[in-house]
Amino acid sequence: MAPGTDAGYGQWAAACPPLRRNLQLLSPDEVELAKMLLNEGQIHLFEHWPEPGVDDDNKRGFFDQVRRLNSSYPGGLVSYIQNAKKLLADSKEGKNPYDGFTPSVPSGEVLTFGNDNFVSLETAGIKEACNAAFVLVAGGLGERLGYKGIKVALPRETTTGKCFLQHYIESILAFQEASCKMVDEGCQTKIPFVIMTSDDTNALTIKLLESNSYFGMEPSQVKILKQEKVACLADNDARLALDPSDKYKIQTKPHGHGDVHSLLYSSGLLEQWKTEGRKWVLFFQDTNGLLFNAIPSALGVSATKGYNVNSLAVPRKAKEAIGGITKLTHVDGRTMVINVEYNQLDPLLRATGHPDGDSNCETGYSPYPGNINQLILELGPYIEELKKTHGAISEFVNPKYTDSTKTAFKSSTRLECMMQDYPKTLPPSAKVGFTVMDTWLAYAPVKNNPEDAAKVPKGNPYHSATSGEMAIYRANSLILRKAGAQIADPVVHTFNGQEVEVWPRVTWSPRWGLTFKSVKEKVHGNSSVSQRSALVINGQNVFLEGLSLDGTLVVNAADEAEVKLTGHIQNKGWTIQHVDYKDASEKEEIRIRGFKLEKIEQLEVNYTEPGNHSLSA
Ligand SMILES: O=c1ccn([C@@H]2O[C@H](COP(=O)(O)OP(=O)(O)O[C@H]3O[C@H](CO)[C@H](O)[C@H](O)[C@H]3O)[C@@H](O)[C@H]2O)c(=O)[nH]1
Repeated sequence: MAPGTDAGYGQWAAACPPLRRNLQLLSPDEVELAKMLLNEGQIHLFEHWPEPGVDDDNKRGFFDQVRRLNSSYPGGLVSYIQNAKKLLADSKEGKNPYDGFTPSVPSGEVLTFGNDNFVSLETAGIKEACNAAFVLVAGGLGERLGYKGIKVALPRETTTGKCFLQHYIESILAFQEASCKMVDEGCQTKIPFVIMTSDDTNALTIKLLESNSYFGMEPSQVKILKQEKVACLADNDARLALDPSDKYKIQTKPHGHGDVHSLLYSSGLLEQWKTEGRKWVLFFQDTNGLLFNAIPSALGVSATKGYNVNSLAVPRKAKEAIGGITKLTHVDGRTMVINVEYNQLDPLLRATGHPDGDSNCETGYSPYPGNINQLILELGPYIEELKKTHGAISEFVNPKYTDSTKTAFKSSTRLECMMQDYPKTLPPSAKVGFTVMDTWLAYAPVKNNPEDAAKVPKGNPYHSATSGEMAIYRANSLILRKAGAQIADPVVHTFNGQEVEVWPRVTWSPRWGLTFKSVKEKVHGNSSVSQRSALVINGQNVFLEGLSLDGTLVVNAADEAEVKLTGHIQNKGWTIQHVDYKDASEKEEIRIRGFKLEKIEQLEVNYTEPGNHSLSA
């Protein structure tokens, strides 16, 4: 008698005859997975299965996916379903995840750009950089931006057109070089760079790296870790949702950037870095063009304060879509300093005696610093913690219910997790701190499409391609000013419905101005840049010595070339042309910023030979 027809065979599947009839197709490990699914209340996944002989490949494909979902989640699908049941029940009940906690304003390091403390922290940070590893989380689709490519391929600014990924890699290489120079006997260390991708971004990220020779980084320095999506949940009983277009597939959605911790843990990289004597892991997000301005001093804070966790923050406008760093004190005495996500801060404050909720104080900002999600973790304690948790991060669920009975969802939901929730499981002895810096210096992400950006309440940041690029010119102009150069005031323009300050278009390669000290060393005399000017510096040893620029100057210099820029340079320069975001004749990366540079005339100089050079008009 064939096994499938044996009356006793597959008794465990008796509740689901269609599965039981198909058991003969399954391998032993698939049988175990099927048992687990039935135990966890997932009988509906098989109820539509036809007789053996029909769609057998699809049935096997179903188990391939179940196997993947099971192995990529800490604790497997059993844990996922059980966690989901609990979180969905809490959500239905309207349970506040911060029940019992009272928020208060935490204290941390507040830095002032350019003062002595800032400069000495930058020096401390550069010294530590050769003991660091960088991790970029770049698995997000960027739905709010709506750009069809990957976000790290977008130009960071359009004077050079260099994309975010190129800028990040060049910055890490500049750190590597500067840090190695500070070690007495010199050092050869290569700073590791991990990129977390997802199915949505993986192939395009690899293609971008490969077609650009890794932007100068050694390919072995770069490691790609791909996050898997998680199963969607159809109802409050955490029944897994089938894909509407394929009944042999479980529908999946991204699990969030918190996956980075379990992926790093299971990759073995952390242990390898520890063996190599590394001390710090720096996490960052996909489109913040200013981020590396903040890294040297923030790493300096971690090193000098001995922070196990250091979150970078900026002053936050109430209701701005960034989490607030908050001290939470539980009725039982426990305290933690943690990011409270923007949609939770307001209800938490209202529930704890702040009737105005998330509002600005007398400074014009929320008293809770805004988390920009750049985290610096000390490697040793990080590994110890992950040995306990395997990188599992506290999760949340955000179902959209059809009505107030909260019995059905508008569409399937899933569990999510955020990388900044890592400190939630830490013991009270952990040193968790944060570092606040000026927004103009450290934070200008590209997240919103033009239409949504134009609707942002007045005074709140746009976080668009327009504001992201303009923020770079503003930051560089302000840094040069602080270094002693005369930089013209900005003018105000409206692009794609967003009013922005337009500063002179100053950009430089990371090797030129990695820290404020390095900029200051290269700005002498009475140099000036007019409002309509663009200055592009690409080289390490380029000095502004009495340069007066009114137009566009592009300087490219080899490492051994020392170039002095003096005298008055004037030309027609590059003008800024308005572009409407609906104008399909322009490329998408231009349309979304609402302007383009019309390159009418420029002076471009190239110094390829070693030695001293001087450009004087
Ligand atoms: O599954 C995912 C989801 C996102 N990401 C990556 O995570 C980063 C952040 O994603 P979003 O830009 O969508 O993040 P949010 O704007 O929702 O919010 C996050 O960034 C804000 C600051 O930019 C605040 O710090 C906030 O607290 C934090 O959750 C991006 O690099 C994105 O590519 C992933 O790698 N995988």
